[in-house]
Amino acid sequence: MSDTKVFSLADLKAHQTDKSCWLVVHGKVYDVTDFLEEHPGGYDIIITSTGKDATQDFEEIGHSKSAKKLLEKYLIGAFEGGDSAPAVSKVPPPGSSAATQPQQKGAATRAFHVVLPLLILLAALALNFYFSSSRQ
Ligand code: HEM
Repeated sequence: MSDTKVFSLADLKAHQTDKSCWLVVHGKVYDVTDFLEEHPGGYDIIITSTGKDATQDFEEIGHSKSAKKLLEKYLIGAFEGGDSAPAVSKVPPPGSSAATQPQQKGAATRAFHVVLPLLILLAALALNFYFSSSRQ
């Protein structure tokens, strides 16, 4: 989006009251004035997280997915300071050991589960053959 408004820390500091309350989470600015009364954690706690980057405060609480979804409703622009805590990618880059190791481990475990019963079966057949031929 080319028409995204970019706000500075000074802009944020001008909106720190229950009359107008802006919040920065992950590099985005939200006008949460209308949400203050609805916030399950209380409105004063949100106000203490204004005028600064609130990403850490927001994440430390362990807000649910629906709380994160709710944020989108109040988006008004981007923070010029960017995202202070970019989300950690859960998808490892291709070729990295983290990407290949679990698969290798899975394959090894599968092979073990197939080969071991076969070995036991072969050993049982060999013993059976040995004893039945030694009886004759
Ligand atoms: C606009 C941004 C925010 C939204 C949309 C939001 C939304 C929510 C929601 C939906 C809950 C209920 C539990 C859950 O679903 O996770 C919650 C709980 C809570 N929030 Fe927020 N929150 C925001 C910002 C903050 C900030 C900046 C703080 C400050 C540290 C905060 C502190 C808390 C606390 C302490 C609770 C727990 C309440 C309890 O369990 O009694 N929230 N929030």
